[in-house]
Amino acid sequence: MPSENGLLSPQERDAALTRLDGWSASGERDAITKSFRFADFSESFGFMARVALVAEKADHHPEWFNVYNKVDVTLSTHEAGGVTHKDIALAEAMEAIAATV
Ligand SMILES: C[C@H](O)[C@H](O)[C@H]1CNC2=NC(N)=NC(=O)C2=N1
Repeated sequence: MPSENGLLSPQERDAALTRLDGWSASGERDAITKSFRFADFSESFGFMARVALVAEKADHHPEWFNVYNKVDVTLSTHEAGGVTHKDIALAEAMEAIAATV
């Protein structure tokens, strides 16, 4: 049964992760993470700029850390206290954007 706040069960989260290349469950809290690598800073920032537009439209925002060609991303739904379908949807959007960078 889906929980009221939209939290995915660990089983639901792991099933979604099997369809997301390079994503894994955070070892630190109920969140999903991926470290993206690009050719250089310009590609990293282009990726981040495009993701930012999607995130703002969805009112669902990533935690991320960028150095040069690396963008480390952590997704969780703060209001729910863990991973929800919003995080899976944003991860899928990031995959689609990264594929075209
Ligand atoms: C007030 C505003 O809608 C909320 O704080 C939104 C904004 N962006 C958000 N982003 C994420 N990742 N989790 C949230 O719970 C969240 N809540």
